[in-house]
Amino acid sequence: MALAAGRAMLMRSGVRLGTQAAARGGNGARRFMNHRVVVEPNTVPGVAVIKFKNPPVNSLTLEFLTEFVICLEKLENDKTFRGVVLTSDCPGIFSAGLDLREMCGKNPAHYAEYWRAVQEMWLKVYLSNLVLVAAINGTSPAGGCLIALSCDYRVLADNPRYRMGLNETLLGLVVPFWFKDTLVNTIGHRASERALQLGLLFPPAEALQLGMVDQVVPEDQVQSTALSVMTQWLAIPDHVRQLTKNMIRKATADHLIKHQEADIQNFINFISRDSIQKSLQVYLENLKQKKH
Ligand SMILES: CCCCCCCCCCCCC/C=C/C(=O)SCCNC(=O)CCNC(=O)[C@H](O)C(C)(C)COP(=O)(O)OP(=O)(O)OC[C@H]1O[C@@H](n2cnc3c(N)ncnc32)[C@H](O)[C@@H]1OP(=O)(O)O
Repeated sequence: MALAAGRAMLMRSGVRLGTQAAARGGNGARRFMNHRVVVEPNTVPGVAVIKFKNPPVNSLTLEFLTEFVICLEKLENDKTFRGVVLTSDCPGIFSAGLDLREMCGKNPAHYAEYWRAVQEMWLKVYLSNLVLVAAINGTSPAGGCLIALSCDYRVLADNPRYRMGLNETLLGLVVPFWFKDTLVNTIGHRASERALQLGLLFPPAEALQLGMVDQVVPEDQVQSTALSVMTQWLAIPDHVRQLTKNMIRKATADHLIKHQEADIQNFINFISRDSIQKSLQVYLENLKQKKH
């Protein structure tokens, strides 16, 4: 998505770009702040840390997706940066996945706009020229898991309460083919068959065993580990690493690019069904009621 299109989408969504601020931290480093995504240059040269800050659960709203894509585009266009660590500012939650309210009780035009934003976010992350390392410091179901799976490397906090996986079937949803492809590319065909049909959410030890994450470390070491892993990836010259990444990922991304409009139409048709709307409402209601 072109930056201009993203800005237009932000405007349509009622988000004022004027609220974005550039400040200087104690070490003089620039720190870009949006509403929902905070970008901090870190102590490792050439590396930024993106923190998701969309409380309470970092759900992927249209506004969040737009800000996230714009942040990544800015970092890609700024040649000072070669790598980005993705992490969360919301305690215990990396991301709760797609925002269910964006898919519930809205009209087809909204569903189309939302789904395009989800697609564009995935393409941006999956094909990024930057090295992306996910520092997963919380639970990451469905769309949250997709973001992590689309990075080049995943470090997960060793907390048995944190779960990770594509749980769409538990919500009465069919997993989109490109979510499925991303998982298959990471953990293989057989493990994906089981994980996707049963909508399994895995605790850290199982996620590591499956290859869904590359490392599990104590919670207070997630970001520092991600940054030290980054150093290893940045030792490789950018152009050869980028060409290699593209060679491996292009076919998967091209599959969506080729069918992008049909995928949007399938999403609208599917999500607009009465039965699906009802399942989503019940799921949201259950989330609310579990508190009482
Ligand atoms: C013919 C076939 C064709 C096929 C075509 C295919 C088309 C494609 C179909 C559609 C595909 C859609 C793919 C979907 C992907 C997704 O990502 S769906 C979202 C999945 N996410 C979840 O299941 C997570 C749900 N949330 C939780 O489990 C918990 O909230 C949590 C993350 C574990 C955190 O728990 P806790 O800290 O206890 O907080 P809560 O009290 O539960 O939540 C706080 C408030 O946040 C609200 N909320 C939570 N998650 C979401 C969300 N994803 N979206 C929106 N809102 C969310 C929750 O309701 C609480 O709200 P309040 O009660 O108002 O405070």
